[in-house]
Amino acid sequence: MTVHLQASLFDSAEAAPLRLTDLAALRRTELSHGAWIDVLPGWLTGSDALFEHLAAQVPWRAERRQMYDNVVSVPRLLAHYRKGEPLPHPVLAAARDALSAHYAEELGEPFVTAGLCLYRDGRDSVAWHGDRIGRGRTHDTMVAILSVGEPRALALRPCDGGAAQHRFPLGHGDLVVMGGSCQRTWEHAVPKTARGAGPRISIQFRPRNVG
Ligand SMILES: O=C(O)CCC(=O)C(=O)O
Ligand SMILES: [Fe+2]
Repeated sequence: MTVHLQASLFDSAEAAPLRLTDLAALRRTELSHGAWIDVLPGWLTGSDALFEHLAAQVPWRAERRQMYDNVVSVPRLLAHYRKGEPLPHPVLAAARDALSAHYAEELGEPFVTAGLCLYRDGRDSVAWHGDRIGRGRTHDTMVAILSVGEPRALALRPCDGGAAQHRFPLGHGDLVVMGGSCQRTWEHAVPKTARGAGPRISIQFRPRNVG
């Protein structure tokens, strides 16, 4: 499929090299119920080139998905890479390995799978959910998301209906990591938007048996 990305305002004529910056710059926000979120804007520089590569090269498929108790139709395109399966660009393996090293002590295991989602425009979205297939339903874990292309908001809210809500606009190489109890005590979504959003790809790295 062909998706054209509006060049980032900060792009010069010569594309910036693809480079992962230092994860020591991650900033943590504690949520309630033992959930937290780490954010590092612009983790990957030169990310527009990765967007173009992935949009063109990944075997995207449409899907209906079992989410907790419901089957929901998923208005976005998906691809999934299991443990050991080659990823569609070498910088993704470098990203996964850097995350595994950074969180080794706290997580106690490496990130091994990669899920990719392509939101073609503001009509593509994912409804409120937690990543609760497998251990995310019962145990603390982490899901790390690298975003490339045009920013879209990742929204978070507590499952107990509390008023707190967070929205993180994510695109152009930004990193967010959901941790602690986030998958079972909080929900997240990428809401639809009428504001003419351009295409975004998210890459989610997860440990074994978290989906
Ligand atoms: O695209 C995103 O940032 C979120 C994707 C997501 O929550 C999921 O696929 O489970
Ligand atoms: Fe999710």
